[in-house]
Order: sequence, then structure tokens, then C-alpha cells
Amino acid sequence: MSRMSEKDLNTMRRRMASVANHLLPAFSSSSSSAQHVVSSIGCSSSINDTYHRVHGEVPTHAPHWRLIPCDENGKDFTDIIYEKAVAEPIAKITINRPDRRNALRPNTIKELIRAFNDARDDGSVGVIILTGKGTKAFSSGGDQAVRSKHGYADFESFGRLNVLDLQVQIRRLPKPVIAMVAGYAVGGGHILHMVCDLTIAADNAIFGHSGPKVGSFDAGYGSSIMSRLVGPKKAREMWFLTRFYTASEAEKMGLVNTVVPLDKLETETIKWCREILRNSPTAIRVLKSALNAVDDGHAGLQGLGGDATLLFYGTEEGSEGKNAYNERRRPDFSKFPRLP
Ligand SMILES: CC(C)(COP(=O)(O)OP(=O)(O)OC[C@H]1O[C@@H](n2cnc3c(N)ncnc32)[C@H](O)[C@@H]1OP(=O)(O)O)[C@@H](O)C(=O)NCCC(=O)NCCSC(=O)c1cc(O)c2ccccc2c1O
Repeated sequence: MSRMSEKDLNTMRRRMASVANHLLPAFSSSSSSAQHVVSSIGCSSSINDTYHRVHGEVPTHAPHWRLIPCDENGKDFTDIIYEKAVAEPIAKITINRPDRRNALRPNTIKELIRAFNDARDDGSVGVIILTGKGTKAFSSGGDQAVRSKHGYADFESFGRLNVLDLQVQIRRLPKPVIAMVAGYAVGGGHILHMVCDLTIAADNAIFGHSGPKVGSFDAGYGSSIMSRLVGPKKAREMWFLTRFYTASEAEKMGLVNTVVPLDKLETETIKWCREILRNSPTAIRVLKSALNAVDDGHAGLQGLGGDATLLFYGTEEGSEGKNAYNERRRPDFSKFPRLP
């Protein structure tokens, strides 16, 4: 038999490793993601397939955060802290009213909307983290101290429900938004984390609705998205009984993606950001629209349709139409395929 080359040997090793992997015990569906399997067995090299060899683990170091002190008009942020990671496409928006359990007043929402707008427009941002200052609360929802006859009113003479605008903004923002939840996420705080694309919860997190106890309710996303997430029966239970649920109960209900020890919350969230950021931004963008499209009706279709147009503009076929118009000639689309 002729001597094996180094390349043949490597191929053989790879195939043997692959066969050995298939002999590993199967994992339950609750830990179905490959990365989750990797972390649950604590050793990425245990799965020695091409996928894991090529993609490997993401770095675990903490980002260096740069403070964005004010909005685009130079107005200082007071109710939020807005930061961007240096040399990494991650933005972090922190609700900063810890002595009120990060309750939301109209000004808090206005600042959140401005920060989210900035993160959307900034091409160097690919993922946005939404969180609350401190470990006691993500947010306790609408600030009951400033609730008036027509909504919430802080520095104005009229009330607003501008949290609804924020919910729509997060839902339509073409970048993933991750809720990083420690402590209470109740009332409007619970709804905000549900509207985010993913939720990473600390083991001290508590979720629930208090609306009907304080004479309020969110009959918009706060009802429809919750029913989608936990199912219609559980959604009714949560709204009708206004009980609070632990992080692990929330995970079982499908309300959160994962639960981690409080001191690992940011590290784990950053890990999820980095894993997302290694993937195609356009794929992620279109998937976010697609995952929302059916539920969001015309607005959902518009988002997904807008993505299609955006991609089409980058093609030669799309440019031919524009060029022909600008050159005052008929467009020639004859060379473009009519795919089956
Ligand atoms: C969140 C709590 C369960 C935490 O309890 P804990 O014992 O840890 O802390 P305290 O209760 O002592 O709170 C410390 C301090 O913060 C003040 N505070 C906390 N939450 C709020 C709040 N939401 N508004 C105003 N102030 C708040 C509290 O008074 C204390 O102040 P001191 O001066 O006494 O130190 C518990 O705090 C709690 O149950 N909070 C209230 C939760 C709540 O009912 N939230 C409002 C629900 S309604 C809502 O959020 C809402 C959401 C929407 O999306 C809507 C959409 C459309 C229409 C309406 C909407 C809407 O109303």
C-alpha cells in the first residue's frame, strides 16, 4: 500500500472525528442550538465538525464602552445612558431611573426613541442592547406618579402614551434588539422586553403584568405579542391574575431565550451579540422582517417588501431602469433572466 500523504491523513482524522461525533448521545430539543450544546457540555472541541472548526467561539472580553452624552440636537440624556462599544458594532441603551425601578416617564421614552433612532442610522451599529440601570429592575413600566387623565405627563400639560411609539420603533428597527433583564420587568417593562427580538434574563429577573392592579392595560403589542409568545391561555393567566413569574418560569413559557447568573448577564449578552454579528447583516435584517411579517399585517409586509426593494436596487437589473431614465433612453431589460 502506498504511503498516505499528510492531506489524506488529515481527511481520515476529520472523517473519524465526524463519525465519533455522530456516536455522541443525542441532546434534548430544549438545548437544540449547536452553540448551546457546545456550552452545555462545556467544551467546544467535543463537537469536532467542520462547522465548529471554522466558526469556533466568539471572544469573551468585555467591550470598552464610549458614552454618547446627548442626542443629535445636543440635548443631554438624563433618563437613559447611551453607549457604543469601541471598535465593535454594539450599542447599549440603559434606562437610568433606578430609584424608581426604571419606571418610564414620557421624557424617558423620548430619549429612548432618540437613542434607538441614532443606533438605527449608525452604520457602525449592528446590534442594540436595551437594559435597566442596576440589578433591581429592567423597568417597572409607566411611571404612576405622573399618570394623568390622558396618559403620562411629566414636563408637559398633556398626557402621552408614547411608549407605544417606542414599541413600534423597536419592532421595525432593521437590526436585532436584545433585552438584557435583571430584576423586575413588569407592566410596560415586561412589554418592552417582549417587543425586543431576544431576551437574556438574569436569574433574579421577575416578569409579569401589573396593569389591571393599577387600572391600566396594554391592549396592543402587550396583548398580541404576549399571546404569540406564551400562547393564548398563559397570556390570559398573566393578564387576568397579574401574577409575577421567576426567570426560570419565564424561560419555560418561552418568554425569554436564556437565564444566566446575574454576574454573567452582560458577558452572556455580549456573547450573543458577537455571535449575531458574525453572521450576514442582510440575512439578519430580512429575517427580522420576515419573522414579524405575518403578525404585523400591512406594516409587516411593507418592512419585508422594503427589504426586497433595497436589495433589488443593488442589482444590475435595478440600475438599468434608473440609468435609462437618467440617460433619457428606453431601459433594456432583455439580458436579465426570467428565473423559474
Ligand atoms: C416593580 C415593583 C414590584 C418593585 O417592588 P420593590 O418593593 O422592589 O420596590 P418599590 O415598590 O419600593 O419601588 C421603589 C421605588 O420606586 C417607585 N416605583 C416603582 N415602580 C414605579 C412605577 N411604575 N411608577 C412610579 N414609581 C415606581 C416606588 O414607588 C418606590 O418609590 P419610593 O419613593 O417609595 O421609594 C414595584 O415597585 C411595583 O409594583 N411597581 C409598579 C409596577 C406598575 O404597576 N407599573 C405600571 C403598569 S402600567 C404600564 O406600565 C403601561 C404599559 C404600557 O405598555 C401601556 C401601554 C398603553 C397604555 C398604558 C400602558 C401602561 O399603563
